[in-house]
Amino acid sequence: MNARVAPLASPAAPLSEASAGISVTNATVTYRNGHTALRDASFTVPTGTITALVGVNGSGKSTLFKAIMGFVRVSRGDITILGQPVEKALKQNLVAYVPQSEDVDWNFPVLVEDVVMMGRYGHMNLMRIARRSDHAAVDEALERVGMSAMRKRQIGELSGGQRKRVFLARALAQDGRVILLDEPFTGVDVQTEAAIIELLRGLRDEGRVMLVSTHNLGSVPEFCDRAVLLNRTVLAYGPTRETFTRANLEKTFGGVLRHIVLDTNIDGGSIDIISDDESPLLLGSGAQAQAPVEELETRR
Ligand SMILES: Nc1ncnc2c1ncn2[C@@H]1O[C@H](COP(=O)(O)OP(=O)(O)OP(=O)(O)O)[C@@H](O)[C@H]1O
Repeated sequence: MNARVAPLASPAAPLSEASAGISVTNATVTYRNGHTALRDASFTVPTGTITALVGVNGSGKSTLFKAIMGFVRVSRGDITILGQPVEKALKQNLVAYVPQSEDVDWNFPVLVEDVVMMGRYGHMNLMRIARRSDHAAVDEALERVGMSAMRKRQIGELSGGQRKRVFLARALAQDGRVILLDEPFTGVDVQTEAAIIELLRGLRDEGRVMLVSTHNLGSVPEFCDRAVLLNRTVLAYGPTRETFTRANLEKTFGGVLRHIVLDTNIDGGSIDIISDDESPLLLGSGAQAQAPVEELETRR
């Protein structure tokens, strides 16, 4: 992936007017079957940051994304995006969404470049006739994720990592100032993960707002400034170094988290590994339950 930080074809407007990129206040989401997936959730995601959204399966991560995207309504509480109500922000095309792979119909007969052009729909009129600027944005986005050579391929023919790149390119083409990424690292190799992280860092430097749900605990301290720990409500949020403590992680992941202690035989020391399997988080020898993140080391 070409991870250079380049201006987009249609650069975003200045991003400084609202410091809270996403603000969620006491949000409760109850599905039609009566199941409350999210209760009284509150947190903010500042602009120019990457925030990790971590929690077990079923903790409400996708529900939260759906609420921010206006796909489900909050029955109580409030969500604002760059200071605006969700509906208004969506109308202004402020939010781009990179879905989980499972949420996409990969048999749908569509080319890579068509998927990326979908990111431009909000910029077009009702007839959806692409202008030169739309084609330029698609070209640039494909280039930026290293998928230009595959633009004429059917999406069903792509590997897991390539599929992620295509949907990232769609978000880039949309030029959303807020980007939501649902499990961007699932099913991708280490090299693609590193390239995606590099791309996200570039977007952060442009002042965009990113909320990234991930199971890769090990990579969170590496690239996320902040973290939101979720289990049907927000258990903790704030700078990663303050929230990513063993106590908070254990509260969030409960019995799902594997906690392995390796005896290193070096100075009689040991290494604690906290893992939900994909990318483990290593805690140094003798780490205390409240160890802040600067004591944590990550390794793949
Ligand atoms: N449309 C729906 N109707 C009823 N319940 C739902 C619906 N969608 C999700 N749920 C339930 O809400 C809870 C939260 O689901 P959600 O998909 O938000 O979790 P998640 O944290 O994204 O999980 P995963 O990590 O597996 O993607 C789950 O118990 C799920 O069964």
